Amino acid sequence: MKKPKITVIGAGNVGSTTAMRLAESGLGDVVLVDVVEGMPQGKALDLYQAAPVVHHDSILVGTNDYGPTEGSDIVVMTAGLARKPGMSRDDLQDANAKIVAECMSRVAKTSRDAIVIMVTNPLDVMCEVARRVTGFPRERVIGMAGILDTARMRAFIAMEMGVSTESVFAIVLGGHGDSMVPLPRYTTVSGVPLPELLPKEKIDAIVQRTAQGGGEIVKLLKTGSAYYAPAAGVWEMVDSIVRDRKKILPCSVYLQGEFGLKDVWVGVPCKLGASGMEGVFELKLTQEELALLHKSAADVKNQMNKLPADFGV
Ligand SMILES: NC(=O)C1=CN([C@@H]2O[C@H](COP(=O)(O)OP(=O)(O)OC[C@H]3O[C@@H](n4cnc5c(N)ncnc54)[C@H](O)[C@@H]3O)[C@@H](O)[C@H]2O)C=CC1
Ligand SMILES: O=C([O-])CC(=O)C(=O)O
Repeated sequence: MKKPKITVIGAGNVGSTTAMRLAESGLGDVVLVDVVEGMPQGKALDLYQAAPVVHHDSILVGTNDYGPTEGSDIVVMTAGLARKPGMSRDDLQDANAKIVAECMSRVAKTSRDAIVIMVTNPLDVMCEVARRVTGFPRERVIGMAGILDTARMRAFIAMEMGVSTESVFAIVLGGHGDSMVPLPRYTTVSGVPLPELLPKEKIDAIVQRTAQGGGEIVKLLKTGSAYYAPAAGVWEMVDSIVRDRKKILPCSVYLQGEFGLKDVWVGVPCKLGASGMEGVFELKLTQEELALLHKSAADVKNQMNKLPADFGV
């Protein structure tokens, strides 16, 4: 049977770490694309040379053009600028919209049936650029952020309680920005809701640290942003799609009436399977939670409105 072909655009920190996770877990063959001459080729070769030691049969190819990407099943988009201390994700919007538009116009021509997983920031707005440029349906443009945000929340809870991260489940909704909406009511440790386990001040601190989780890493690294946990988030999405696992995962989705929101990208739990985004899982929210989600969606919409009418590609 044919192995899935997965293209990763952008061979920087997130792209190359993602390529490594995908190849080493045998999810498919990987084509790594970047504009820097020799760099994706060098990284792909380096990654492939690990195969005899870590035992995988994935083929890795690096390229500066889209020929080798033709007919990809999945395209992971990581190309673009990363923020530095003092910047917000929205500060990247103008520069990254051009990069995403250019790359997506190539994808639309070479991999017409691909499922696009967007990573480039500002995440939700870049999903809209991809949707408009490719013309792909919402089932095939999906943003990675919610898995990262919930993973951070799970890690902070595990650290606080001294338990395995595996025993912690969390839900974070909303845009991938400061107004994201962690939901303690739906966050559980071994099935027990968080508010029954930790005092309110501790939960509030975890919620705040989660919302600022990306900025915390940027401040520490100084030269760029997180990539190990983001690559893990992409890996989980690809795994659910390639193996048709139908996991419910928080992803940025182009909402069409769910949660009372329309034509806006926000993070919500959705089912990922062989067809891509196979359905939004509409959990019940209190009025207060819904108001926070709508506020976060309004922030994304405000940024979406700043996109040019035409990307010139
Ligand atoms: N959605 C999320 O949760 C996360 C999003 N990000 C975002 O992912 C993006 C990438 O981050 P890093 O990998 O750390 O940055 P990086 O700077 O390490 O890598 C970006 C790569 O994109 C390449 N590139 C630029 N223009 C290109 C083009 N037109 N075609 C192909 N390649 C091109 C660059 O040469 C560079 O190698 C950033 O926008 C960052 O904000 C990062 C972490 C989490
Ligand atoms: O914070 C950033 O700029 C990168 C990102 O989206 C994250 O790590 O959550």
